[in-house]
Amino acid sequence: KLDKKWWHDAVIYQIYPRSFMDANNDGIGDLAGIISKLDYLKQLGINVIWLSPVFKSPMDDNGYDISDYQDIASEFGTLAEMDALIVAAAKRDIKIIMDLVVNHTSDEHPWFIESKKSLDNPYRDYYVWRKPQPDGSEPNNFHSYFGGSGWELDTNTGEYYFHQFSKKQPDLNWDNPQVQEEVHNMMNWWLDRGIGGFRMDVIDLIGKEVDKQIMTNGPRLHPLLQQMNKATFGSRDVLTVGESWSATPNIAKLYSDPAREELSMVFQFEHITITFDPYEGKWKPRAFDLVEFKKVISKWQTELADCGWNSLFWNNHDLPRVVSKYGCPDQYRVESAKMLATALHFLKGTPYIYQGEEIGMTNVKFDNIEDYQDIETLNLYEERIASGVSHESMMEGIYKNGRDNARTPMQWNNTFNAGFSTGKPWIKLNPNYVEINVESALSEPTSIFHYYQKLIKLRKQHAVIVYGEFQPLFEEHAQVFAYLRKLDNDTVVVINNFSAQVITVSLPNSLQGITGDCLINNYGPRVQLLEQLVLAPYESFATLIN
Ligand SMILES: O=C(CO[C@H]1O[C@H](CO)[C@@H](O)[C@H](O)[C@H]1O)[C@@H](O)[C@H](O)[C@H](O)CO
Ligand SMILES: [Ca+2]
Repeated sequence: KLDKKWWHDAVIYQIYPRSFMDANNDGIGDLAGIISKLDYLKQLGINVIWLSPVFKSPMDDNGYDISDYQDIASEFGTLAEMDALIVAAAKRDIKIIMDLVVNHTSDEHPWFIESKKSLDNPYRDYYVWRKPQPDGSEPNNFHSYFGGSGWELDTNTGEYYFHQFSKKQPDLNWDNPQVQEEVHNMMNWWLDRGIGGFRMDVIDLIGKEVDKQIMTNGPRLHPLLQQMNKATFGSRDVLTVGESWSATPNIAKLYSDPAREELSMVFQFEHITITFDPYEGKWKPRAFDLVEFKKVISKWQTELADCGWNSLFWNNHDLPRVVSKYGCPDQYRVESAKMLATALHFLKGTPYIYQGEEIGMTNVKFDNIEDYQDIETLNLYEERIASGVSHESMMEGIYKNGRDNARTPMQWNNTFNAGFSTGKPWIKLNPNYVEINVESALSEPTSIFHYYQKLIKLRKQHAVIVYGEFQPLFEEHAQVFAYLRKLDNDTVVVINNFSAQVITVSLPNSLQGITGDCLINNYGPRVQLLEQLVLAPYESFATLIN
């Protein structure tokens, strides 16, 4: 029997601090800006804020390169302001979960500065050092996610250090018990400050065995997480979500089966990677195949039905915006954004909303590569152009899947800089802020914002949405994503037209002619489930029958 957890019916809102709200007008979002928007988030109805990193950092990867885990980056504010945010959020029944980035640190972290001083420095073994090959070359041919080799030579000690991301993000050596203890102490330090849990960055990488080129799901991964659980959050009622691009349903159960005392849930990315080219990855986008997508969703819904727990998300600070990727960002922007929200929020698991998703923000197309700020985009542009890829093809990849699509400033209103800042924003705005912004969304009762607000309310009101069994419908249909959720006498019928065409579907006999309570819809209410359903472009509704 599943023990009920507070986060089973919670809805989480992700904030990318650099782009959310700039209170001191230096062009960079900050903690004071977030505090000034807490009432807006309360109005939306979310229960938890996942805060992307705000720690001291040289910002080589916008904070995912930390130089002090127990202090706040000056551009974001101070520790006192962080404490004030935790208190102000708690006043509104909103918890704050922090981003735990411990697969690697910044190369400006004191641990690394010490580590590279000499071969026998007490911090040497905090990182992964290896001797060069006899010809002086890298220890092996591991390629960094951000381009180039994953090994950087330190001329001073004559050894290479390992980095899966940028060379300013050296990997920590999790085989070292001192490293484990340092991180556990840091985590308890934050938990004692009243945070609601952790989002764990690339957590599937910490069990790596570099010499064997085993990076993900190393044999020590789960023992490390069980130790971490016992030493830190295990005794506290907090939420932990691990980012794991390599997770399969079986692996996700290892992480999130409560009996194993590891994490609450993981972010799995299979519904994302099916849109990437198997060889060239996200830089060569594949056409979206709804049937393939539905198979992935059904698999995760079904396999974690009685063990573990799913996270539900369309986008985040590394991914393109949902309405541009899976919907229609122009003619049917509102209808498709609402459809995509329905399709996700009626699934079983904990939903995540990425800042701006609730007002239907779209991808951006900057004219020049120089307008881009993301280290992954800029490094891979350089590397792929050097390898012969055309500028046009690479820009196409960046327009579709580049990370800066998610990082343009939040659009608060149609005034100067969309009300984000009166200073020069660190990254250009999406020019469509004139029509797509919070102020107009709040003033429009049928806006995407109010639709998300209602979805969040419904999850609190109906246990069938939280705990109901998932049953797919029309699995082979190329345009319609539909399913049932069943709990005791309640059944919710969820129908989504993923296309701009008018689509007619015939409901299964068992559902024909039944009258129910239409919980939500993005066109007119669908009370009676007719034999034939004629769905308008991107039409979406959920009807409760009991
Ligand atoms: O693998 C990660 C992990 O992302 C996490 O780890 C990265 C390193 O900390 C950091 O850059 C990301 O922001 C953080 O979410 C992604 O960056 C991935 O490479 C790619 O962008 C997916 O398309
Ligand atoms: Ca600022």
